[in-house]
Amino acid sequence: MRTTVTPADLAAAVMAVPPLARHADGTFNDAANGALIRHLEAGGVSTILYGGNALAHHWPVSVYADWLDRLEALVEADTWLLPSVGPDAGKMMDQAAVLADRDFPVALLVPMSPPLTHDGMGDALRAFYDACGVQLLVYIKTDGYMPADLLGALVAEGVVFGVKYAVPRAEGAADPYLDALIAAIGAERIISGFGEPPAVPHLLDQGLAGFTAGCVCIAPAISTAILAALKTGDRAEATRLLEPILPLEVLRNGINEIRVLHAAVALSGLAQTGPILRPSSDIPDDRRADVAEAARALLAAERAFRAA
Ligand SMILES: N[C@@H](CC=O)C(=O)O
Repeated sequence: MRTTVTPADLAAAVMAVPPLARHADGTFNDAANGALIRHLEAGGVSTILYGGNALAHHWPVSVYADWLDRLEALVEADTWLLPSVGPDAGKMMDQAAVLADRDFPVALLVPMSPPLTHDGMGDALRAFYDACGVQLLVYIKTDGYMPADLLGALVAEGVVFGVKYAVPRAEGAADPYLDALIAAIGAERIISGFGEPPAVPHLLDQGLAGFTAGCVCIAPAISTAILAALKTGDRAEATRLLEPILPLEVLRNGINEIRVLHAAVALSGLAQTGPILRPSSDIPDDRRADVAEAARALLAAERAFRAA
């Protein structure tokens, strides 16, 4: 596992956000998580975040250290592995105590929810960093979640490494909040945070550094080629490469992105993800065939792409 990173690493690879595989009894499945990690690494993905798609918000603190140690043992030496912390300030401090003895350079802060104030959030993030020395990638899903000037100060202090930005906007709409964040911390510290399709305008029109995605877990080589096309400004090539991903993305958007990805990885045959963490639940039985078809088609496209 990599133990040092710079903002340039946000642009170096797609940040994959995999589901977490567990046995039927809820324990960590080393073989299945390892299989998925090896598929990602073989497809050129060297940045792996256990965040929203792993339902990291709901990991018990009692297993946090064990699960992170198991994940660390599964990745290659040059893979950047990011754990998550939060969403509440108390849980963050329990997690800081675990991270203080480990070598993760950056952790994702999953979105906090009220009651909170912006001053209080800033203090919570500073206390976390003081306790463990791990910088934060702040996950922003709602407009105005954290003021740009506060983020700018936290980056200057070393508390915040960057931002995973996933505020939905209508296609082509102005995004003054993102503009303010870019002005405060620089586009090189901000990645697009909700999959391959929105990454196209985020990277080409707003200059964001890279993107996170879930479908990359099934199609890492295709997703990596999309990042490469976006870095050269080739919108037509990125759009062409997106095509095999879209059927599964449509199902994710229509049902639930996390639950569909969890099922899709299993139904593709890549890794038995097992029971999804509470308080989520499996996809409806009458949608499994659609998800299986889309997942298997995407994996077939990935294999054809690698073979070409
Ligand atoms: N939510 C996005 C990216 C992950 O955070 C996805 O799953 O595609």
